[in-house]
Amino acid sequence: MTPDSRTVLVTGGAGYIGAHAALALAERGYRPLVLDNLSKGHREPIARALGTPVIQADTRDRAALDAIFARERIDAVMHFAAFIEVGESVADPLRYYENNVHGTVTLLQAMQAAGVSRFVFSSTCATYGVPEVVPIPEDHPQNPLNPYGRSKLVVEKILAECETAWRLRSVIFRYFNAAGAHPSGLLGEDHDPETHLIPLVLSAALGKRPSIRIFGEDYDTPDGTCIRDYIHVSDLADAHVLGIEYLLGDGASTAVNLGNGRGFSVKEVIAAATRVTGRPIDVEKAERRPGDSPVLVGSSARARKLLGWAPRYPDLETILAHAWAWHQRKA
Ligand SMILES: NC(=O)c1ccc[n+]([C@@H]2O[C@H](COP(=O)([O-])OP(=O)(O)OC[C@H]3O[C@@H](n4cnc5c(N)ncnc54)[C@H](O)[C@@H]3O)[C@@H](O)[C@H]2O)c1
Ligand SMILES: O=c1ccn([C@@H]2O[C@H](COP(=O)(O)OP(=O)(O)O[C@H]3O[C@H](CO)[C@H](O)[C@H](O)[C@H]3O)[C@@H](O)[C@H]2O)c(=O)[nH]1
Repeated sequence: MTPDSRTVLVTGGAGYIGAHAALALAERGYRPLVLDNLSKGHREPIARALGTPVIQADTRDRAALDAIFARERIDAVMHFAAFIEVGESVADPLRYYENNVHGTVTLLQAMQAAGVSRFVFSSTCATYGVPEVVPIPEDHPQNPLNPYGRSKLVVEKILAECETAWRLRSVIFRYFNAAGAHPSGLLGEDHDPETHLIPLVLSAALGKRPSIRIFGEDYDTPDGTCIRDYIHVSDLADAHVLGIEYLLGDGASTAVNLGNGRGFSVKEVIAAATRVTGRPIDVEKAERRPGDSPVLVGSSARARKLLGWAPRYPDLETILAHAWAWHQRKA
């Protein structure tokens, strides 16, 4: 079968990563159906990029999901819809379990009823907690430090149980830190409130906020600030298309890290952003943020070997430059 006869339901497709994945699917000849409750996402950019409307629905609404599965012949589901803020999850854990776990369970129930059995899931490096080895391989123990990470780990376990029970097949992607923007400038990171480091640093460079706060300078890292593995959002999108192809080709369920295998500290990111933007960026010392791991850097050997994935934009300055172009355009 050719990809253009394949329909993929993309939950959370009006959000940052989901929109990039939906566009990548369309570019490879698939038919993405974007579902989003628009609690956080943006209808316009992805509807314009795809030339098709966003289906406004909630993953916790079983009746709405049943109607979609009855109406469309869906071959696979990519599930991005979730709440994503670590700090908020510490303050309000039940909100995270309610959306991220209950929403996924309802979606899986609708899939099971409709006989749809291919599932690509957005998990996170936050499921690993404090790493025992770096770069982190997929078989590393998973001990999340916060309810957000735990909500994703619970879903990972549920997927394995569904495989045993009704042969669900899944690719679990554990992303490291998504960053950057579509090189065309069509899509970018537009969270409200924004909590992620790179967009906040760039908005400080644009003068939209006075400074960037550094959450903790006393970690056991070379410069005392947290280290993360930043991965271009278009590289994540490419991996998702490969994940769908893998499942359509009867690949076995798996969990796959997506990162560049290289870590940058908060201070290094700010320094690189200063070079890329050519603007001064003021910094402010702040307390550690609850739930943060000191270092999260992943090994993506499995993604390369199993899916043939290779990041197109591994360089931090390229990631920042694409994000900067999008932020300037939006400003
Ligand atoms: N951004 C990152 O660095 C990162 C890293 C690892 C994993 N992830 C995961 O990737 C996924 C996408 O993240 P993102 O950065 O694009 O977030 P995002 O907030 O931009 O996108 C999530 C989208 O899901 C929608 N949504 C939320 N709950 C919903 C529900 N119940 N029903 C329907 N739609 C709903 C929101 O409106 C939003 O458009 C999430 O599952 C997140 O946990 C993100
Ligand atoms: O204003 C800020 C914002 C962030 N940081 C620091 O910058 C680093 C990166 O923080 P982000 O908020 O950008 O991203 P996280 O590392 O918290 O990402 C976590 O949340 C993401 C979803 O929001 C993903 O799930 C990801 O896998 C998970 O580790 C952290 O050390 C954080 O403390 C600051 O110092 N100042």
